[in-house]
Amino acid sequence: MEVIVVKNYEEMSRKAASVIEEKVNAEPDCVLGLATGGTPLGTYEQLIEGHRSRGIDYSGVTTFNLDEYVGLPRDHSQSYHTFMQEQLFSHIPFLNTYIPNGEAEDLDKECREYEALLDKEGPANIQLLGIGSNGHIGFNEPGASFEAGTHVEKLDQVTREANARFFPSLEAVPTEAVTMGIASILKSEEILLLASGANKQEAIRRLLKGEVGEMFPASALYNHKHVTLIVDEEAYGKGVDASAE
Ligand SMILES: N[C@@H]1[C@@H](O)[C@H](O)[C@@H](COP(=O)(O)O)O[C@@H]1O
Repeated sequence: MEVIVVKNYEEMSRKAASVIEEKVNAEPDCVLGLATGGTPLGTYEQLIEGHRSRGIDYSGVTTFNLDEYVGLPRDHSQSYHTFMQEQLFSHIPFLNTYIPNGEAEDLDKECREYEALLDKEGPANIQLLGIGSNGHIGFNEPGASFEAGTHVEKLDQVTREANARFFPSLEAVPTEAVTMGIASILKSEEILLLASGANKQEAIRRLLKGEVGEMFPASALYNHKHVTLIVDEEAYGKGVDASAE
């Protein structure tokens, strides 16, 4: 895993956007794996800026999102469909954009079909990832199998509490999500993991310890040959030193 420590959120976002733009320029029909949450927002702003001011062209690019809440209507203000529409898709025209359908009647079928679509149109050339404070990636919570493809995951209390800031109450946060599994994520050619802010310091410290196990989902990234962690100083903290306990 290559680790790039940057000054702050803005620098992290610029760096991530430049890696994506380079790929899109080199391979105009590439596939991007996209994430939600606060972490990639700045990256999306940079991509939008690059599209507007430098004409970076996404008309041949296909995107796959990692996850979606189960049971939230697609047009709910906090659905990941709405998030992506507002933060990226309404600003940049892509060829195809795919997000799991959390409203599907048969969720197992939806998961199988999403994985099959990823196999058909993918894999992602670059997969963008954030990290939860408990080490989750996508919505793969501690204990999720490293072998799993797209599946329904029960959300951890920690995750629901972290995401409650976007909902009127904790009770309103969905209890399940459809998520690409660890195995789906590891199919990508290249993975960009972003982390910013002091509240990610503990997760990054644990990641940098390098112990691989299903109780810390992000550690699965050590099983991939091309992962870059772009981390800001606050999230990095003392980095590897802090892990030498
Ligand atoms: N499912 C998403 C993840 O894809 C995201 O990386 C993580 C961190 O979120 P944030 O970037 O807001 O800290 O939690 C969310 O619940």
